[in-house]
Amino acid sequence: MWLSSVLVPLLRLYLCGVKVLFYQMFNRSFTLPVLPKQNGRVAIVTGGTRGMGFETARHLASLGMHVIIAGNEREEGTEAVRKIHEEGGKGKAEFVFVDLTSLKSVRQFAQTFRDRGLPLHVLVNNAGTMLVPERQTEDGFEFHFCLNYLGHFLLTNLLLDVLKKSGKQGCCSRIINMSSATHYAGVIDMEDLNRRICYSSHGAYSQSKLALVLFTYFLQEQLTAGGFAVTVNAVDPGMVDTALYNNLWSLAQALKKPVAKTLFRTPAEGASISIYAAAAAEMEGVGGCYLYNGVKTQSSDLSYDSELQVKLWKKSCELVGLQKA
Ligand SMILES: NC(=O)c1ccc[n+]([C@@H]2O[C@H](COP(=O)([O-])OP(=O)(O)OC[C@H]3O[C@@H](n4cnc5c(N)ncnc54)[C@H](O)[C@@H]3O)[C@@H](O)[C@H]2O)c1
Repeated sequence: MWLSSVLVPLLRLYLCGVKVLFYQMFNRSFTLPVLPKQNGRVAIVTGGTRGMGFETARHLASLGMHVIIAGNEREEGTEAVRKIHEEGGKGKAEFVFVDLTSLKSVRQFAQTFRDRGLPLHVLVNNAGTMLVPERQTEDGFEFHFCLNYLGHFLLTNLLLDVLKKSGKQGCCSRIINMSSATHYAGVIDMEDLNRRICYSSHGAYSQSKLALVLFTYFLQEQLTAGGFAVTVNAVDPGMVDTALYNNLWSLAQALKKPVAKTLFRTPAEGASISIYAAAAAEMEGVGGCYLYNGVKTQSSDLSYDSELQVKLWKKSCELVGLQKA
């Protein structure tokens, strides 16, 4: 049991990491095209207080957007807003508290946003954590599963009506789900989504990132079938030097430092894939893609399993108390 539930996910995840680093050794980060101005458009970026989320928020604000940085770190959030305003771009930024590990907090955030009557053109589901020791959220969910996936699943569903109203044919609203190459190592155990039987932080992280891709494809199908002007894409930033790696074991931390300096991408480079999905003219009306290094890329075979997509959607609705589609 330990071998298949702990060691195998660990090896699969590190293998993914090695493959990505090998790619990054020979390929530079893609360059963003010139992006159209986004004046009057509104975006929410979860986890926009630092790392790639901050770079995404900063860039979207520089294009003229009103960016709401949604996060659970008030001081970091205030500082992020200050930095963005200091740059004197055309857009504006503000920080609003949300703790994605709490369904109550997600509901409060969505309600407060809806009460303001603002439109919503871009939702970047970016916040995340990696390799945390076994831990449960206040609602009893496994930590990665809730923060990386389920909290965003609920948030997106609660904001979907606003996104649908804000999107127009030829100018769709856009949802961006931050996945990762680790999703290729992911498996989903529908009977044990919270990983109670035999916990592996590596397996839990990969599962959450695969769940985001399954969610992306299923949601895009629903939106297309309903004729709504909303697109949803999953993005993969490569390996990026951020605080995400703070939970690595000390030996892995020590090994990572020199590698990160030479082979990891900067937060700004990593964020470019989210920015591209959120604002590029080339992405108008394009949804249901897994984007890596600026191009549509094949995701894992499992992510295209339509039965699994439906099962996960239904189970997620049940877990967060939403009506099933
Ligand atoms: N760094 C990489 O190599 C890499 C690779 C692939 C995917 N990703 C994904 O990119 C995303 C951004 O990560 P990053 O690398 O910039 O790391 P980061 O640690 O710098 O940023 C994570 C963000 O999530 C926020 N966050 C954490 N817990 C939260 C909570 N409970 N509620 C709300 N917000 C919370 C943090 O405050 C922070 O703003 C994550 O989803 C991560 O899984 C990162």
